[in-house]
Amino acid sequence: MGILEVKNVNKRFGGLQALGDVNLSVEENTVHAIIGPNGAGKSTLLNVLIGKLIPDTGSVMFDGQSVLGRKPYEICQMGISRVFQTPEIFGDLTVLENMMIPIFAKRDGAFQMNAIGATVNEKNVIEQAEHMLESLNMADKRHFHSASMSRGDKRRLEIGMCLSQNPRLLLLDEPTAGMARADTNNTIDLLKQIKDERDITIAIIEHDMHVVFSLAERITVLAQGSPLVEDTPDKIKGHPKVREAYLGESA
Ligand SMILES: Nc1ncnc2c1ncn2[C@@H]1O[C@H](COP(=O)(O)OP(=O)(O)OP(=O)(O)O)[C@@H](O)[C@H]1O
Repeated sequence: MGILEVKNVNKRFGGLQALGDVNLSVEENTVHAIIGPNGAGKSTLLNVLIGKLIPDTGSVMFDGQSVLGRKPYEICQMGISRVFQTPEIFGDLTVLENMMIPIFAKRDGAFQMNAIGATVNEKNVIEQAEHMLESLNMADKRHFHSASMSRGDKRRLEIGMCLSQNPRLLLLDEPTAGMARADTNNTIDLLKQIKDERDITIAIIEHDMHVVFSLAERITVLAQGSPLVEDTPDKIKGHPKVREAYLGESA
């Protein structure tokens, strides 16, 4: 039994079957990639996994509890954290201030923007944020204006912000989209480091096959809303059904 269990999930948008009979089991402490051609249903599935979309039928269980219908903070409290396609950081704040946000939110149950302005006496929060930045190799950038950083560094910061909530499951939606190759490779290395250092399960949606094959231990291929194959990277690489589904995309 996986830490994340998706059973018989169907989701229609009007006449379009975006997800059809999706069954997926993600084993604890593995990196599981979900790939598939454009329109295959990957983002729809991710939105179901974080409770944002309620499927027409089926169940999604995380560690034995249903995620369906839960509010974002409840999903977070359950131990699920999501990194979006576009980095969700506050561009006007410094790197350190951004890193303090999830630490405040975890401590206080919610985050008030004015908490950032009243940090003089928040030694503990600052220390935790600095510690996280050190583990991300970003300590020297702590006073940088976040908006001015490279896409790779913004992503690194955002992943760190997720980690400071101690998730058991990290969901990544195309974490290297729009990145230069060097930033992509840095992100791969960061995710490997996180995997080595923590007990964490990572589910990743990704178009870049270099990223997928560098990280994934299991791969589920979605096509037209349904799982086509699920296997190890080696088996997926040469799978005729996968090549057919991609029709010219680099599988
Ligand atoms: N809110 C919505 N309303 C109507 N149709 C939708 C909605 N969201 C997604 N779809 C449709 O559902 C199908 C699956 O979309 P989805 O975005 O999940 O695919 P994807 O695999 O993530 O694609 P991509 O790789 O291009 O991001 C597509 O045909 C899409 O147009």
